[in-house]
Order: sequence, then structure tokens, then C-alpha cells
Amino acid sequence: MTPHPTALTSCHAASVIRSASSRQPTVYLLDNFHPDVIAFCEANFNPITQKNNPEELAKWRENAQYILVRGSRVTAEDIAAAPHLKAIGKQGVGIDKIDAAACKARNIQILNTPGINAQAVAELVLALALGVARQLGPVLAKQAHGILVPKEQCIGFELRGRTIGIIGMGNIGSAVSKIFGAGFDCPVIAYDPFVPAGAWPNIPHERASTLDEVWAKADIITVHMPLTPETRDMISYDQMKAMKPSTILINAARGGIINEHDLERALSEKLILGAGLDCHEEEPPSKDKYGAMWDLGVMSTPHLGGTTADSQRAAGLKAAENLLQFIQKDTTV
Ligand SMILES: O=CC(=O)O
Repeated sequence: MTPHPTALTSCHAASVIRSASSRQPTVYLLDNFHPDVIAFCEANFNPITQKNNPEELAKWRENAQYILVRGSRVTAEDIAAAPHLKAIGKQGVGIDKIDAAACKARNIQILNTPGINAQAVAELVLALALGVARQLGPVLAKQAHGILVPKEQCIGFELRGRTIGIIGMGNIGSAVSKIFGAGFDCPVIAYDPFVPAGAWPNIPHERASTLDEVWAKADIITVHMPLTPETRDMISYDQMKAMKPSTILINAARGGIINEHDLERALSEKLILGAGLDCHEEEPPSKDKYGAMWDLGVMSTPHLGGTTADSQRAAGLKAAENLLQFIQKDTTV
């Protein structure tokens, strides 16, 4: 007679949970996912979710070989407490919430989905730029409280013809260059010492060899790179001082790349025109921390750049597919 899984020691539990469900590999879904992602997981895995087995999900550290995450943190402590863990499927490109060094030390694979939410993020960059240019933030906020702003007080400007400076020409930066360059006739100046120019989209652009060229020429500056020790505070007061007073600064990448304290100072000193932040050092952005910036007209959204139904579905499916491929090749099962 097969003993009940809970009667076994934890080192045997993972294999028991795996065999308990008709040979499908057990995957722990640490977050909520698009219904099509859940359906894929049900067809290919034995998925453990908050809905179908919250008690087992809480024990993922003890038992899991494979996990699927969207926004959950996976810390070095989690890794240390997860002796069976082999792979993490990650919906989305950024892996800054996962302790990559701890995973590397244990040879745990992180399978993320670069590129899939690029269009969604690039479209939000456009929305933020338009929002700042047309003062939509303050106008809509006042209107929601019944205060109509006379249109003479909100004379905006068009994006057409204004230079877009793109720092980081990976998937998202490239998508931004197409939207602004082809869609709005914006001259494009781009900086990325790591991506070969041949890999850039076929959009007329100037390739900057220094960031100073971007500060000097661009009217809209948008950053598209991960947060690393090298990129932290990459745009601080001195850089803002070097920008044109017409500059709109946008961060839809990661909080911390633009120094927020310096941004508030630069805006109040009118060194630059405005800013759009989808990513903040403190998320979700609270009124207590960001109210002063909002009063200065900063368009602020709660890190929703990649969060469209289309991209959630596609990136979630890709992460689950990545995990399936990994499991099919996993000879240590
Ligand atoms: O922020 C979104 C992502 O990392 O995909």
C-alpha cells in the first residue's frame, strides 16, 4: 500500500507529489496567471495553485522542482529552503525579483520571456509622453473631482518633430523607436553600446556614442535597461542639468535608474519639463511618497507597462512552454 504523502519525509515528498498525478510534472504557480496559461498548465503539468491547493502551494519551498512566477519574489532564503528546485519559469523579462546569484550557485535555471511584452511597454511610453505633453494627468485628476480646467490653461504640444532619446536598444527600446520614429516623425537618437547597430530596427536614427549627446539633443528621454549596480542612479541631478528644459523623462524600465529625489528637485527648479514614471523605487507608488511629484505634473502609473491582456497571455504561455521544454529535457527527474 502506498503511504500517504504527508507520512513521508520532505526529501521524498517532491517525487511523491510528482507521481501522484498521472506522471505529469508538478509545477507550483506562485502567482495568478491568464486563464489560457492555467489551461496550458492543466494540459501539460500537475499545477498547484492558490485555488486548487493552497496548503500545498504554501509548501513550495519544501517540495517544488519547478515553479512559475509573474511578480513573486524568490529570495536567496527561498532558494536555500528549496532543496529540490531546478527551474523557475518567469513571465516577463525582468528577473530582478529573483536572486539570480543564488540560482546560479545551485544551477537553477531562470526561464524568462524577453521581447514578448515589448510592444505593451513601448505603447505605455507613448501614452506617458502624450500625457505629459497634453497635461492629461492634472486635467483628468481635476475633472474627476468636478473641476473643469479651462482649455486655455492646458495648451500642450505635439510630439511630432521632437527628438526621442532612447537609452537601451533591446526589444523595448527598438519598439519605442518604431512608434516614435515611424508613427510620429520624431528624430531618433539612441544609445546602446552593447547591441550591434545592425540589430537595430530599420528606422532612421542617430547612434549616440555618449550619453551626453542624448542629454543635449533629446526632448523625450526614455530608459530601457535592467536595474543593476551600473544603471542605478544613472540619471541623477547632473544629468538632468545637462538636459534641455523641454525634456520629458520617462522610466518604464525599473525604479532606481532615475534618481527620484533628484527628479523632484529638477522638476521644481524647472530644469526639465516633465516626467512619466511607470516604474518607481517604491511600488506600488503611494501618495505619501510621490504626492509631491504628482503635484509637479509627473504622470505616474503602477508598473503596468507590460500588463496588457495580450502580453500577459503571450508571456505567461511562453514562460510555461519554456518550463515544459526544460522538463522534457530534464534527465535528472
Ligand atoms: O516589468 C516587466 C517585465 O519585467 O517584464
